[in-house]
Amino acid sequence: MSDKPTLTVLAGPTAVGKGTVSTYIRDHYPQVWLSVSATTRPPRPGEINGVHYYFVSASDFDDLVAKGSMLEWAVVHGRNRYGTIRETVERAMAEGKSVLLEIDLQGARQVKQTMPDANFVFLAPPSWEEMVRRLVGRGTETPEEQQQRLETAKLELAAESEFDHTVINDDVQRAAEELVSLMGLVPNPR
Ligand SMILES: Nc1nc2c(ncn2[C@@H]2O[C@H](COP(=O)(O)OP(=O)(O)O)[C@@H](O)[C@H]2O)c(=O)[nH]1
Ligand SMILES: Nc1ncnc2c1ncn2[C@@H]1O[C@H](COP(=O)(O)OP(=O)(O)O)[C@@H](O)[C@H]1O
Repeated sequence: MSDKPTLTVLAGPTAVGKGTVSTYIRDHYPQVWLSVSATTRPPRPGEINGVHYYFVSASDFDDLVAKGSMLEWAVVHGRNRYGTIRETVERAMAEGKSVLLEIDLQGARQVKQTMPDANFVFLAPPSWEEMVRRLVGRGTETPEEQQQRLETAKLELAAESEFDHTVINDDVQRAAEELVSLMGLVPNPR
């Protein structure tokens, strides 16, 4: 008998470090089952199908939605679609694994509707200025796209109170340790 939460949803504003913290967890906490999302966005150099995402065509994504195979899905940043494949998550949960979904706010709200008992964790930046620094420093968006993401980030930051817990991503290792603790797991010794 264990009371540890089996499904944890991690969301937060753009460039807060969701991907960085999730990658850290994938590399350091093999006991966490990190969901691999489907997306219509093309792979970036170095991204591996089935590891970082399942890269699918728009029509394959349509089929997954039509068949009811998506636990949640959303158009993120006004462009590509991203979604969580229901069956893989349900199987991992049935096997008693500690499941982590790194998804956007729209997706987190959908999971809240269908799985209200899941553990909802909001990843917050140490400050607005630091978040802007990370977004600009990452250098993967044009200035126009950065501006659009910052507008969305204002709405996303306002949703923090919808979550069960907030983790501030000041330091990646520390934030990851707090997150795994919230998942009912024991952080690695330092
Ligand atoms: N709703 C939803 N959002 C997702 C899913 N997978 C990734 N995202 C979000 O999609 C956004 C874009 O992710 P990505 O293309 O990897 O990188 P980015 O564009 O550099 O942030 C991030 O905000 C992720 O949280 C998913 O399965 N469902
Ligand atoms: N704790 C941190 N301290 C400093 N920089 C960070 C931290 N976490 C992430 N970053 C950096 O911030 C940028 C955005 O992180 P990323 O994981 O791509 O964000 P998201 O997935 O939330 O959009 C990246 O350049 C990343 O290296």
